[in-house]
Amino acid sequence: MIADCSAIVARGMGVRRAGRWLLRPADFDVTGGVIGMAGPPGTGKSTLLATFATLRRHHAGTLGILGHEIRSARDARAIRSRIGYLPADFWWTQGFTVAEFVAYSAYYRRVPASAGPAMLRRLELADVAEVEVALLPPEARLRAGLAAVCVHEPDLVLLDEPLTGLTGGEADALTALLGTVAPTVVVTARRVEELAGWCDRVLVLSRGRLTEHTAASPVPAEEGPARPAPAEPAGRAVQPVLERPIRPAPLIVGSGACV
Ligand SMILES: Nc1ncnc2c1ncn2[C@@H]1O[C@H](COP(=O)(O)OP(=O)(O)OP(=O)(O)O)[C@@H](O)[C@H]1O
Repeated sequence: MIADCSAIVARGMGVRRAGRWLLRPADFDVTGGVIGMAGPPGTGKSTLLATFATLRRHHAGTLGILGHEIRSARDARAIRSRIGYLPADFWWTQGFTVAEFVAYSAYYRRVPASAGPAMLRRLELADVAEVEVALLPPEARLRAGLAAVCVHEPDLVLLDEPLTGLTGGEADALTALLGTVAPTVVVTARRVEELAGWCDRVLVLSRGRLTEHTAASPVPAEEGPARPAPAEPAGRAVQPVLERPIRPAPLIVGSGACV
């Protein structure tokens, strides 16, 4: 058990894939609010998000999610009921209607069936409840995905590139919504510009380093998958600067998980 109620606590935590560090061992905390994580394609945003979702293991250091240190599959199972994770493509839902998709998620999450319709109303999806997810425009489709991953009222929501494919107006409407779905929301995007201005913090993942974006930060260059990481960090590395609180005490501590 990690004696820290931050949503995400990493200490010397590193993630590898395909023989390279996507995140070199680093210390950082994510305490609440909407946190953006930007990075060029192939830098590892999706892999890191899946690691926070406890679907992938980390390869160095310790990782605490919502007060639980993730050391085993058992630890992961214990905390997954408090996480909502929406991958960039949720193609397996395409044959479902919106109501079926959210109802199935409620069943899978073991919450009362009434939670589904309530979430549809909350995300203004009642009018399209009987429409197949595949037939929805991108913005409504994303709201359907949000409804499904938030039906159990998670404490931590992880969204992989939710704004991709949306118009500026659609993205604006959604960004206002995203801050309301959970105490802590992590959102990825390819470009910092998609996140700056509405996220409480923006982190940049580039060449194995996670840095905090500031107005003075350089925009990360495009990065190919095979390019080796440099020996020294190019920006302001997050070790150990990611402790800036975003919103005062936003975490809802459920299940007695934080001690
Ligand atoms: N199926 C796979 N098998 C092996 N290696 C993979 C696979 N998918 C990704 N990788 C490796 O992991 C790296 C990070 O991929 P990941 O999808 O996490 O990056 P990303 O930043 O989310 O990219 P994108 O924005 O394109 O989704 C890739 O550059 C690649 O080296």
